[in-house]
Formats: sequence, structure tokens, C-alpha cells
Amino acid sequence: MSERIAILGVGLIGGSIALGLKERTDHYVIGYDIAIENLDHAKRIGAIDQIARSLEEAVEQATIIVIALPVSLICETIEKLAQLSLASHTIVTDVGSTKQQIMQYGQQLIDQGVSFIGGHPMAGSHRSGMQAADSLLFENAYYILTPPTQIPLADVQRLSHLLEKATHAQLVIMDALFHDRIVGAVSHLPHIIAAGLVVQVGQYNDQNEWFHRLAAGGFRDLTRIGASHPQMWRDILMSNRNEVVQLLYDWEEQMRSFRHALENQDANWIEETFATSKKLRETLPDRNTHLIPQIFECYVDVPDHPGAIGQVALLLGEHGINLSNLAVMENREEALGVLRLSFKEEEHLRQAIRCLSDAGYPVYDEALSHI
Ligand SMILES: NC(=O)c1ccc[n+]([C@@H]2O[C@H](COP(=O)([O-])OP(=O)(O)OC[C@H]3O[C@@H](n4cnc5c(N)ncnc54)[C@H](O)[C@@H]3O)[C@@H](O)[C@H]2O)c1
Ligand SMILES: O=C(O)C(=O)C[C@]1(C(=O)O)C=C[C@@H](O)C=C1
Repeated sequence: MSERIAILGVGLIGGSIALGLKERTDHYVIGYDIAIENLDHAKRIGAIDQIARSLEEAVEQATIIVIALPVSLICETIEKLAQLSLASHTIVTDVGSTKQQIMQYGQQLIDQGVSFIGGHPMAGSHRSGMQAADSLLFENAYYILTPPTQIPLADVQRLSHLLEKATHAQLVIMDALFHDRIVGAVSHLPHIIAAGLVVQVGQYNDQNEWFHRLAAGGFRDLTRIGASHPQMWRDILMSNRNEVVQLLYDWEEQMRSFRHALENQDANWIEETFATSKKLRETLPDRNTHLIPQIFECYVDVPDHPGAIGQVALLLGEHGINLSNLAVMENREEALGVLRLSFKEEEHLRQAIRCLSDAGYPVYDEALSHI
């Protein structure tokens, strides 16, 4: 099926998705942005087929709407879209870095019968705008979707396939709360730490310019993200405020432990902590080593009704099992649907089989033998 895709906000993320869509699919792409120069550039380089002069013009007849605006504007835009009469088969998604607040707004669309599926590609840059867009930005990165339980299986699959094809990312389904907690720790907290360090050293530098002159690899590596877009990060932190406040308490505790160790000349504690850090840092999965990822799969029968996908995804999420992809294999009327669940780790597959079987779902292997 050929889609008409409206991208609202043709900046770094919207522009990168648009480029991927035009490079790797045949879908028609319409761009809308407040900055006309972004749209002109996008049209010139073939990232979009058409420039829309208004939000209404962009979404009219769109079958998929991707909201790629700063988080506060994503919420506002969802409210605006809920006032328009979108066709019932339209899927609306977003790319915002937080998910719980956006999903609450998305309920307004779901109440109108429109499928709203939250999204967040876990890759980006401290740069912003269409000029920085890149069709390879999301290659091999995780792209998280947070479909509410009411969304039909087929819609989640339609969006997931489209995004996978356009971005070459690894699509993962996750609960919004789970997402905000984890992304708070691995993205939002690091941005605060980088900004805090840059401001602290900037204050020393005001007294003595040698601080900046001597800032070498360590400072530069750690603070690249301190140059990120201020309004975008204001929105992200305000949207994930509760999670980030909790994370900051833990961070203060970490820093206090370092200070105590130094005050008490506890060299062993310092060495042990750096040894732990080195070991953990070296075991971080490298995005680029997974160019041909090994996939572990199983098949599961689910009742063919709208909430079924959410229940399976939620069950796995609650057990901390990362689903890397989900596809509907069969969709017979009034009978069972068959889902193919893919995992990156064999251990996650084993855990999923155990937890789905315990919950009463029939689970099969590749040869469709009952597991
Ligand atoms: N930058 C990243 O690393 C990254 C990664 C993943 C997700 N995100 C999320 O993606 C979203 C977009 O971020 P980005 O990095 O692409 O930002 P960006 O600034 O590059 O793009 C945002 C675009 O929105 C446009 N815009 C702003 N106000 C508008 C308005 N009122 N009406 C129409 N257009 C308007 C801007 O002109 C710009 O082109 C944010 O919600 C962010 O949280 C960012
Ligand atoms: O690479 C960067 O510059 C980023 O900040 C990308 C990054 C991140 O924190 O990892 C930033 C925000 C997004 O929501 C996802 C990815």
C-alpha cells in the first residue's frame, strides 16, 4: 500500500526520517515546518515531495502522520489534530524523547478512533535542523514504539514495517513508563551532567582562560552533548521531571561517595569504583558490531482482538524482556492471530517462552512445533 506521509517538523529527526523514506520506499512525503528554509532545503534535496503551508494542509489525506517537533509542541499538535477529522485508518506517531506525557495526550486521538502510537528513535545528535539530517542516522539504533493496548495489531505492524524500512533501525516495543525510566538514566541524566560540567568550568574560565585552553579529550568527549538544543532539552526534562528528579538523588549520592572517599583518603574505594566502571563501560553493546544481528524467534497464538498485542508486549516488558520485533503472521477472522516475536538475546527468548507459557499462551518454535 502506498502511504501519504506527513512529517510535522522537518528538522534533524523529521528530516532524517523523510530522507530515509525517500531513499528506501516509494511513499509520498509531505513536509510542514515553521521554518520555510528547512522545507525548501528538504524539497531541493528530495527528502520531501511536497511542502505544506499549514498543519491542516499537511495532514489532509495523510495516511501516516509523524510529529517530529519539540516535546511541548508534540503535545500541542496532538491536541490540534484531535480537533480535525482525520480518517479512521490514519496512524499518528511522534519521535519525542519522552513517552508518558505524550501518550497521555495521544489518548485524545485514540478517543477519536485514530491510532496513536508513540515513537522514539534512540539516536540523534547535539546538532539540529534539516541541514544536519542524515538518512543513516538511525542505522542499527533501537527505535522504540509505545503502542497503547487498544491499538489494532495491524496498525502497529504497518508502522513498524514502514519505520524499519525507512530507518534501518531495530524496532522495539516498550511500555511508556519503562521507557522514561531507562531513557531518563541513559540520555536525560547525561545531558544534565554535561551541561552542569560545562557551566561549572565556564565559571572558572571567567576567572582564568587557561581552563578552556587546557580542555582536552576528556572534557570534550564528556561534554559534546552539552552543546545540544536548549529549548529541546528544556522540554524533555520538564516532560520527564519526576523520573529525572529521582535519578538526580542517586547521582548526588554517587558524587557524595567520591567526595567522602577523597576526604577520607580511601584510595581502595576509588580504584575499585574505577575498575567497576571500566568493566561496565567495556561491556556496553556496540551499535556497530550488530550490523548483521543474530535473531532469536518464537511464535505465539493470541486472540485476534485490538488489545492483544499490548498484553503480550506488556507481559514481556513487566518481566524486563526486550522484544526486538513483533510481526503478525496470520490474522484469521474471529480466530487466533499468530505473532512472531524476535529477540536479540537467546536468554530473552528463553525467558519469553517461559513467561508466555506460564501466562497460558501457546508458544511455538520456527517449525511450528509446540514449545
Ligand atoms: N536531537 C536528537 O538527538 C533527538 C533524538 C531522538 C528524538 N528527538 C526528539 O525529536 C524531536 C525533534 O527534535 P530535533 O532534534 O529534530 O529538533 P530540530 O530542532 O532539529 O527540529 C525541530 C523542527 O521543528 C520545527 N518547528 C519548531 N517549532 C515549530 C512550530 N511551531 N511549527 C512547525 N514547526 C516547528 C523547527 O523549525 C525544526 O525544523 C524532539 O521531540 C526530540 O525530543 C531528538
Ligand atoms: O548523540 C547525541 O547527541 C544525543 O544526544 C542523542 C540522544 C541521546 O541522548 O543519546 C539524545 C536524545 C534522544 O532522545 C536520543 C538520543
